Amino acid sequence: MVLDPPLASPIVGRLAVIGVGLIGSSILRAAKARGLAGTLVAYDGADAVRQRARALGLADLVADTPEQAVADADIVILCVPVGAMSAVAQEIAPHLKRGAIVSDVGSVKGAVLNALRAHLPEGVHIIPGHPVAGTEYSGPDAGFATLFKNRWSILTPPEGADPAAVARLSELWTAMGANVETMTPEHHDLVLAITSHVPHLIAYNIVGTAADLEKVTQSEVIKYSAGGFRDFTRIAASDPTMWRDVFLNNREAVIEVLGRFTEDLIALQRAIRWEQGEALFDLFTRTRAIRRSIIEIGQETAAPDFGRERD
Ligand SMILES: NC(=O)C1=CN([C@@H]2O[C@H](COP(=O)(O)OP(=O)(O)OC[C@H]3O[C@@H](n4cnc5c(N)ncnc54)[C@H](O)[C@@H]3O)[C@@H](O)[C@H]2O)C=CC1
Ligand SMILES: O=C(O)C(=O)Cc1ccc(O)cc1
Repeated sequence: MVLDPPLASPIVGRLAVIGVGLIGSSILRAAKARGLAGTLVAYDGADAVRQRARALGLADLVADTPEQAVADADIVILCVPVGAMSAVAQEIAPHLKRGAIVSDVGSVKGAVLNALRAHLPEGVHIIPGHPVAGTEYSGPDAGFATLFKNRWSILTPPEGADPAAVARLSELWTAMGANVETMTPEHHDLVLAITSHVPHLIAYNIVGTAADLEKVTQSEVIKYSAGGFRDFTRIAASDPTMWRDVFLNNREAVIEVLGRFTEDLIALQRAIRWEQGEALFDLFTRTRAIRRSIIEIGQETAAPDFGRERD
């Protein structure tokens, strides 16, 4: 998969990315490849990551402080774990340019909007966002320029947000290859609870259960890992800090979806116990159709990076 060729002229003057991990470094790579910003600035709280960002040439300037990073920036995108958004917002708040757009890429939106609102000054545009694209890898080496190509990027502008600011941010994501959708933070958090957060929890749980079974050894689990379990281990290899923060910050929606999930699981347990083959067959037929419609609309083929084996 390739990105479109570079634009004739940048669409952002100064773009600052805070947090240069998988997502931050992918934004920097995409923005650089397409010439989307006059100046690309990066900052990360970890000294080793800043050094790596410099070595990889990810930005025109890898700042040594958050203050230096956001000074004069037109768009600032926070790419740190959800639990770190509040601290970063507090650090950058006094140094933001009036009229700057502050966005983020966090997997949870309600809690992030509250954190940004609590610290950021009047006169900056708060437009939270979430690219629904990623992998189980982390860090500046894990990113790639085509990560967002043909994937959704969801913006959750608060009520009263400036439509021009939303349009500018939307243009940036579109230029990185994403399809942009807007919705409320509450709806985002419920949708992502079912499509992403609870599936990750299920993966963490099944891999944990396998690890704790007394009658089946660890080496047997590894040796006889069939397709299904292998797929779960990929998801369960996702970053612990990031996912701890997702669950702590989307508690309500996750608990609501888990309630429904648990009821449905018990119904399946009953169907197996009472040998209700028809009920099992009907469910598996419905779920197969869902998978096929995902493939039909290109979500699967559009992201060869998703689930790719790297090691
Ligand atoms: N990993 C994924 O597949 C996806 C992640 N997201 C969201 O993107 C955000 C970033 O995730 P990744 O890039 O995967 O994480 P990552 O772990 O690869 O990178 C996060 C970076 O943030 C830095 N950081 C942490 N606290 C900081 C602070 N207080 N100040 C400055 N830098 C700080 C870390 O040093 C690290 O380099 C998270 O909020 C996550 O929910 C969104 C879509 C997909
Ligand atoms: O690697 C996977 O399967 C993912 O699900 C990636 C991912 C993780 C978190 C997000 O908020 C969005 C996408």
